[in-house]
Amino acid sequence: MANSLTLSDSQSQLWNDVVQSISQSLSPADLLLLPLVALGSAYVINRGSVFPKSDPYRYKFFERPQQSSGAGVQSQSRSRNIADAVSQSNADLVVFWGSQSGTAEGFAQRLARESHQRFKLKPIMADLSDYDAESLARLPASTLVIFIVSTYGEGDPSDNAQDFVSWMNSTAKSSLEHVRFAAFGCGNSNYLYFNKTVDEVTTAMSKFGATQILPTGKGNEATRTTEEDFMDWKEKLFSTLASDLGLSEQENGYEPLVDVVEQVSTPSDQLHLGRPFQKAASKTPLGGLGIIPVPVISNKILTQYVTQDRACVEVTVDLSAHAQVKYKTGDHIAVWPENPMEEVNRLIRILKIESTRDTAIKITQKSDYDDVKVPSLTTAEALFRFYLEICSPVPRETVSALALMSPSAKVKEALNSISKDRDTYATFLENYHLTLSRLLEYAVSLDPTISWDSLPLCFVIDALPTMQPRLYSIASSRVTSPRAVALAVSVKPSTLLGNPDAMIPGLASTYLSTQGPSGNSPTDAPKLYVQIRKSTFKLPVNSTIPLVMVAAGTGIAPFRAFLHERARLSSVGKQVGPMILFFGCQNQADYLYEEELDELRLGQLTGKLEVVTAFSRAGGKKTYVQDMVHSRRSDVTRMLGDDDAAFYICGAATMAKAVGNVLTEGTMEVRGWSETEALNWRAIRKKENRWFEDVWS
Ligand SMILES: Cc1cc2nc3c(=O)[nH]c(=O)nc-3n(C[C@H](O)[C@H](O)[C@H](O)COP(=O)(O)O)c2cc1C
Repeated sequence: MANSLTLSDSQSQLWNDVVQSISQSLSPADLLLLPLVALGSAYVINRGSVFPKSDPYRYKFFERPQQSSGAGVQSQSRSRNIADAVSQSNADLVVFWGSQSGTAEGFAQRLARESHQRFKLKPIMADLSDYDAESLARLPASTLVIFIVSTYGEGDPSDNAQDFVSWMNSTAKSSLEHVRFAAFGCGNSNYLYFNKTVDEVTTAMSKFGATQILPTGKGNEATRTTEEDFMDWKEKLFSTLASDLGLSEQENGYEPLVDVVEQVSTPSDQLHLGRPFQKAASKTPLGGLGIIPVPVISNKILTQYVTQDRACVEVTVDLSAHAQVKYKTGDHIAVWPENPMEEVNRLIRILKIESTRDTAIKITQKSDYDDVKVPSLTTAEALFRFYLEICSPVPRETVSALALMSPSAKVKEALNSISKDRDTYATFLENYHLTLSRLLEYAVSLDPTISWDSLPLCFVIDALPTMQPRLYSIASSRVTSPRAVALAVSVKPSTLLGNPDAMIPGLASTYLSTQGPSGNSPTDAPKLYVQIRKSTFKLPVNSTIPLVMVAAGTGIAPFRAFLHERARLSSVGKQVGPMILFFGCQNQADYLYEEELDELRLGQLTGKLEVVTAFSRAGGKKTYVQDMVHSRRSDVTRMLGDDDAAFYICGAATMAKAVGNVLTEGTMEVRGWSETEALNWRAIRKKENRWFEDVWS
């Protein structure tokens, strides 16, 4: 079994080591080293079995984000005709968004706000699932339409864009000659179908006769340039509006989106102090498939590499108090992390709001095109701890916006200088982990006479993204562990390009690695807010179907669950089909669940399970999991083709792409097929539920 050291000794030690090594490299006077002490980063969580954004299959089986966020509730009373919405609010710009995990939605909000501030346009934000696609044809000719859409799964739209895109793809004719549009996509070039959704939308709009006013913009997460790609495209859009459409730009100052008012005598039971927030009234009931607080019943280290400051932990939560919440083997679990108190305090300190950190505040939306993104009533401390991503690096736009609010000319000049263009800011970020609090501290370091005590809280709320849940593949099987849900978490700080010694712990992985039962009573156990998310990554119902499984790192999680399930079936006399598991690790010490896999291989699954390992950093020749799949291509092709085996892959998108390529080449070689035939075969296997991917960026 895996090493079951308790949290309080070895995990604390690991993090003490991390923190110590951070502080050793800090010179107190040197704010240039601020990033070394940064805690949390959105992109660090891209590692391990975390989906930083979302999982590929959620849209197929689960509620749509606009439903869970409550927008669907509103839409019941709203017309589904976009032309009605435009005329009701007298809008001249519609910003349609399709987003799985908030990026495209956030961009849509920013675009709507800026179009109003810079051109006095009247925008409306439109969730693509709230309107009937046919109603586009009824839009007044003067309306400008913008699409901001992301791509998920394997070239699929986000779940709220599903119906819209299906309509576009299946409709032969629609009269949109009077519509002018522009489109931006959020994607990742590590996936086979890069930004497919925005391409589909653009093609369909053009096919229906609409006029595209500027080339489609594409954000690429693989190069970590999504933000800058959006800003470039947005500037082009605004200059097109100015030049081609004759709109004139207004004087541009900061206009808050929300109002924040103190409500001193509010009883604390009326405050939002931790429960995850869903915009407006949620359709998802608590319990059922809703968000539930669950105790952590175990937290153990699966592997630990002190020299590399990384570890892999297994966190198990208990669903017992929620009888109605069930999961299936292969499902995902969403976890809402909390920002570390050091970071919360840091932001409170630099804003000089220590004395009002616990004061009740009411937050209301000022614009009429969106709902308020954080809960109200709440407190500043709760906002920073639970509801806003205060640990992620700030986009360049925030630096420019802060320059406008700057209390001194010197600071204004410095902030404008680092944010003046994409390259300058990128170079700056190579050496700084620039969270909002660090940006404010950096400004003070440039001019110690300034204070940020007059920076309004509404600016902070506007500037920071809302806290997003992180998704993990469940590592336990419902059959063997129906109430205890395990997840494997890779805890690995990221570094800065210009400062490889800097270590920036991931937000959710650090949070999870430090949540463990501390006392003897289960009531002492810390609680996590979680939600079970259904996935299509499922075992075949027929247990005799052979399996080919490919995993790297914590991508082993769902396969551990699969194997436990098949072992149980075998132990009760059911026939199980042969299985081969390809598992890529850095080295032997990184071989997660090794003892368990050996026990299964030599015990209940004797003669049924083969485990093929690939060690990429074991010394000598680097072997990756795709190399092992390649070396066994004739067996794999035979199993997938002749034996009708189901194929599964779980891990990073780059690995999945490499394995996919190797398999395509292998099939071409073994079967004598062309590349097109091999790719068609893969698509057919997918349709037949014999090809499954659980992949993250
Ligand atoms: C599970 C998963 C699947 C994805 N699939 C694709 C894909 O097929 N093509 C692509 O270009 N990007 C893909 N991406 C990248 C997303 O489009 C990217 O993260 C985007 O910024 C998300 O935007 P959103 O938060 O608005 O949904 C995928 C990301 C995840 C997490």
